[in-house]
Amino acid sequence: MYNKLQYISQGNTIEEQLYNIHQALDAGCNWVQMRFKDQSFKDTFTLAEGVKSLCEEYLANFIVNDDLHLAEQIAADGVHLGLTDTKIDEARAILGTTKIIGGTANTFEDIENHVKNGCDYIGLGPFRFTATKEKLSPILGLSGYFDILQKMKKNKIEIPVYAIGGITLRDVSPLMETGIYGIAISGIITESTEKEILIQQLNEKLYAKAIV
Ligand SMILES: Cc1ncc(COP(=O)(O)OP(=O)(O)O)c(N)n1
Ligand SMILES: Cc1nc(C(=O)O)sc1CCOP(=O)(O)O
Ligand SMILES: [Mg+2]
Repeated sequence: MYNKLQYISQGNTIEEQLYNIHQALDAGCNWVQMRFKDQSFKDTFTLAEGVKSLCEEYLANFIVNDDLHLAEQIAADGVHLGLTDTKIDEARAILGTTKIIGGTANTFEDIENHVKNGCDYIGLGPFRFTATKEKLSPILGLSGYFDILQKMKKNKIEIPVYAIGGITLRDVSPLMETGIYGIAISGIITESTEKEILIQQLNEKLYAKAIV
């Protein structure tokens, strides 16, 4: 099954991205989503080659944000697609069944559609305001997650759901109580000066039920 913690990369240059990803891998992350917005294809491709080899070295999963064709070309482990990116069923037709396809959702209906179209996991957000992403969908808060996860249970919809958006360490346990599978984090991991401790603490909370 998938790791419960996905690190979403940050950095304005190839060097910053590689540094941040390397640090996250060194600190124990083993799932990286490369998110490098508004860059040339050449730079994005160069970065993807570097991230791929780092993730191979650390035996980590490597998925690409937005760019299905780059994910295919670089033979990444998969791609994460938003509501306005390539459609999930089109991506599935191109990538086949062995690759991971994640889809963004903000509502129960988004999740229903993604599941019908062959999505592997859902990134459900935003939990709260975050400066990491522009043009956020409506904020869900804890009650939004609770309501959507209850509706999924009632309708027997089973797919790993990752909470995303402004998540901090203290949010993890209450979020897990709503029935989500894991979390996707960018800011607090990138900015942490004690990444190894932070990732250990995040994992303790994420896997608390699994260990008991
Ligand atoms: C795990 C995860 N969930 C949601 C998103 C957001 O994707 P998207 O809506 O396409 O926004 P951008 O990341 O492309 O700005 C994500 N990237 N990862
Ligand atoms: C990339 C992204 N997508 C979101 C969504 O709600 O779909 S929120 C978000 C940013 C996640 O980064 P941070 O942990 O720094 O808030
Ligand atoms: Mg996107």
